[in-house]
Formats: sequence, structure tokens, C-alpha cells
Amino acid sequence: MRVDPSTHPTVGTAPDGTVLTSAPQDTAVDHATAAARRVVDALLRTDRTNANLERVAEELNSIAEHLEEHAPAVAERLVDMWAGEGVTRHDPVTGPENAIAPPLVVEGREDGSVQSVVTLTMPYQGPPGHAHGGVSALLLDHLLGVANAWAGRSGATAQLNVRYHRPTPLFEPLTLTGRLVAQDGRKINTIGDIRTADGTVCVSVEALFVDKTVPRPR
Ligand SMILES: CCCCCCCC/C=C\CCCCCCCC(=O)SCCNC(=O)CCNC(=O)[C@H](O)C(C)(C)COP(=O)(O)OP(=O)(O)OC[C@H]1O[C@@H](n2cnc3c(N)ncnc32)[C@H](O)[C@@H]1OP(=O)(O)O
Repeated sequence: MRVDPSTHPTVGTAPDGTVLTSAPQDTAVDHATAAARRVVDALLRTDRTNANLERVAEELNSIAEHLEEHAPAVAERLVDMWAGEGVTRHDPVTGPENAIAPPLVVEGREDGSVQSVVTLTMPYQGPPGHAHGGVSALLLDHLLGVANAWAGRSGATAQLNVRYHRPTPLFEPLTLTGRLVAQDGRKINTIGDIRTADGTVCVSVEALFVDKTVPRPR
């Protein structure tokens, strides 16, 4: 099921398996961003001596110039970015329009949790062959925010306590899970983890969110 653009679905209003993130579309911007993501990955993988990197730099700079020529003022662009209901296409975790985002596709489950399966690659590397701890924290922070939305709440992260149990492997499917576990007025407690396919926990988090509306640019 796709997200209704007028209201954010929650566990009470949408069935199991509801996609809570903005799916990649068959649009030029999504195609361009997917290509940019591919370039970031390929730049890290390519042979440093044999690839013609001077030509690559020239062509990429020419592309950047074209994009910058058509960029409106930042304030104007921000209004445009925040015109939807909160499911963003530009965030660094799930945004199909953000080349930095893996991007995660998050599903809401009927048990109140949210889940995402992702395979991380070279751009997200920390220790050899494994995910950077800051990347794991980023992905979980955002996933927990989506878990709050699925539970009908929203808030800013006030605390994110991260426990790294064991290194998180790249190049294999990881399952990220999050759920809201307690609420006390404006305070929201949300937990989550990252596991390998055999269920081994690599990272777990406990977070405090505080309900606070950040005004949208307009
Ligand atoms: C827009 C609508 C969308 C709807 C649709 C949803 C679609 C969903 C899709 C996608 C979800 C997106 C997911 C995004 C997820 C990413 C989240 C982030 O990255 S957020 C950026 C990083 N976080 C910050 O920048 C916060 C910076 N800090 C602050 O702004 C404030 O400090 C804030 C809001 C956290 C608290 O400030 P105060 O003034 O509002 O509230 P005070 O009175 O200080 O605290 C309230 C209670 O909380 C406790 N508290 C506050 N901070 C605490 C802390 N760090 N540790 C422990 N307790 C804390 C206090 O002690 C107080 O508790 P007592 O009521 O007295 O019991």
C-alpha cells in the first residue's frame, strides 16, 4: 500500500505492510538521483590508476554547473521540499531524491513496529567491510521517527543511546526495526535495532523524543 498524500497512516488506520516512506518513482529526478548514488559508489570501487578520473571530474563538474544554474533561492526550494504531509523525498535516510540516502523503504506492521531491510555498501563503510557507527545511528534515528509516526506521534530526538554489540556487515541484507514503547506527556520512548539475516543484533538503540512541532518553511 502507498502512503496517502493527505494524511500519514498509523497502525490504527492502515493495514500491515503499509509503506511509510516515499517510494522511488519513474521520474527524471529519481532517475538522476539513482545515477548519482551509483556514481558515489562506483567512485569508491573503481581502480584509482586505470579509470580516467580527470575526465570524470570534468564531466561531473559540468553536470553540477547545469544543476546549479537551475537552482532557485534556498528559501524557495525549502518551501517546495516541505509541501507534503511529512513523508519526505529529500531526507538523508529514505529520500529517493537524496543521493546520500541508501534509501531505506520502511514498512509499518500491525504489531506497532516499523521495519526496513537494506543492504549497505562502500559509501557507508566504517571498519573494514562494516558499516560506520554514525551511519547506523543515523538510520536508526530516522527509523524511530517513522515508528513514532506509525504510532500516531512525532517528536524531535532529545537522546539517542546507541549500543554497538558487534560490527554491522556491509553487502548483506540487514533488518532494521523500531517501535514506540512508552509515552509520558510530550516525552516519547522509542527503541530499535539492526540485525543480520540470522537474527544477530549488531546495534540497538533507546531514544527519547520530545513532541515539538518545528514550523515548516513557507
Ligand atoms: C512535521 C509533521 C510530520 C508528520 C508526519 C510524519 C511523517 C513521518 C515520517 C518521517 C518521520 C521523520 C523522522 C525524523 C527523525 C529524525 C529526528 C531528528 O533528527 S530531530 C533533530 C535532532 N534533534 C534536535 O535537534 C532536538 C534539539 N533539541 C530541542 O529542540 C529541545 O531540546 C527539545 C525539543 C528536545 C526539548 O525542548 P523543549 O523546550 O521543547 O522541552 P523541555 O521542557 O526542555 O523538555 C520536555 C521534557 O523532556 C525532558 N527532556 C528534554 N530533553 C531531554 C534530554 N536530552 N534528556 C532527558 N530528558 C529530556 C525534559 O526534562 C522535560 O521533562 P519533564 O516534562 O520536565 O518531565
